[in-house]
Amino acid sequence: MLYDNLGVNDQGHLTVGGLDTVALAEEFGAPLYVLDEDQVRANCRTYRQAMAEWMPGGSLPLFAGKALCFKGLYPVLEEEGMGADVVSPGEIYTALAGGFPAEKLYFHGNNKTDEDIAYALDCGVGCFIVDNHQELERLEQAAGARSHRQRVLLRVTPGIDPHTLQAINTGRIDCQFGVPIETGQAAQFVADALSRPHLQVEGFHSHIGSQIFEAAPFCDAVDILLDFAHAMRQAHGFVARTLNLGGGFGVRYRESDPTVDIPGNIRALADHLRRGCETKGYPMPRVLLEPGRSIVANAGLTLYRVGGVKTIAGYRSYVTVNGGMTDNPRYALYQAPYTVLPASRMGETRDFLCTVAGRCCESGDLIQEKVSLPQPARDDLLAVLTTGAYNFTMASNYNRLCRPALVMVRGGKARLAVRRQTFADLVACDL
Ligand SMILES: Cc1ncc(COP(=O)(O)O)c(C=O)c1O
Ligand SMILES: N[C@@H](CCCC[NH3+])C(=O)O
Repeated sequence: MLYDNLGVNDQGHLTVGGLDTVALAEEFGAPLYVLDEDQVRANCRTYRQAMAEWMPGGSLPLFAGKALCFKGLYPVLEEEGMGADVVSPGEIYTALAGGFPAEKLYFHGNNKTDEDIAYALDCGVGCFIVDNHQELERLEQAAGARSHRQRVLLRVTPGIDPHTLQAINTGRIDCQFGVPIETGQAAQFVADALSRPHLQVEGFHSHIGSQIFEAAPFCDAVDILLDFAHAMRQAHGFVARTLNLGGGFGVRYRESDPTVDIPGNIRALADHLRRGCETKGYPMPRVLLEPGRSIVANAGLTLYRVGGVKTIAGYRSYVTVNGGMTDNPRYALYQAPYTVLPASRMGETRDFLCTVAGRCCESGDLIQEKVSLPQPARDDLLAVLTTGAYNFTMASNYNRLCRPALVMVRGGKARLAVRRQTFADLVACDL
């Protein structure tokens, strides 16, 4: 099995966190997002412990809410000692509604509107990650109007290609996030920021991409950031106390994916940073990381009911499920790999090769191709693994499908954390 928290019970049903997935689907309906809270907590601890052990005091993992965001998650993150990366007022609102402390929020976004800036300042968000000059200017004005000095990090692009999918690669120079170092623009950005009396510049942020399995691309980013930080010290006497290296450690979607040694990567990164600082005589900064996927992806799975099987003679067989790109757009967007299991028939031989398709009016609405299942029948339950990240948050109401419920599992008990949408929810904003 791909993960230790999965099992098969006497009835041949897939279990998650010790709970029968067939019983979960009967109780809460399908499609259903299931999130193993114990696994989320374990993932948080992996980061917390490794960062506490290998990195300077004050170093902290910030959970990236873009990967998963609902009220009930934030008390868990808070209890596990995480900070949080938020990218919109909606994410700020959700985190605060979940009782998360505003000062542990780091506010991202490449186009924060004046309303967003005002809202975040009034909420007392701890740190802004400033993306560009225009934001610097508006943030300076808004902070000044409140007689407040706002902590900020400056987002720079180190020009690293970590060889992940182009669509999820954000560290290269030619992108809409941050200010590039190589072109000299980041140096002007720093000079501008340092001249603003209501902004307290703490250091730099970079994010090189997502689904990265090793420390090496992050070490390359560190080299570039340290050279840059050193140059900024020479130019302005400014010393960065914080280096935020963004998100990106990968997860295993399939058995064939490499395993990721997160503590080992964190240690390698810390060692690399320490050596770089020693060489340059630069004070070792505290480190922030922004893991999203690697905190929640492997804690989540999605349960679907099979509707039918259609074999196109001479081509292939489609198995349709009662969800699809509305609850998981990642295959349609990125041809993302997933492991699909016959949750209600785990003991049977999987000799039926098929494409699992969703129910939207869209030929690209596929969950996965080349899936092996027992000869499927209507009402079978399928589980798609590793859907804890970027499924719930990227879901839509296309075709006016209701979004699924989300159930959290902890210590052998399940509780509803997000209820299923109703038809009334679908028309709630329609006047
Ligand atoms: C700025 C930033 N931080 C953090 C993340 C989270 O990345 P991941 O989910 O790969 O850990 C992303 C998304 O890639 C991001 O753009
Ligand atoms: N949403 C993407 C990753 C983008 C991450 C945000 N920078 C995914 O599902 O993989």
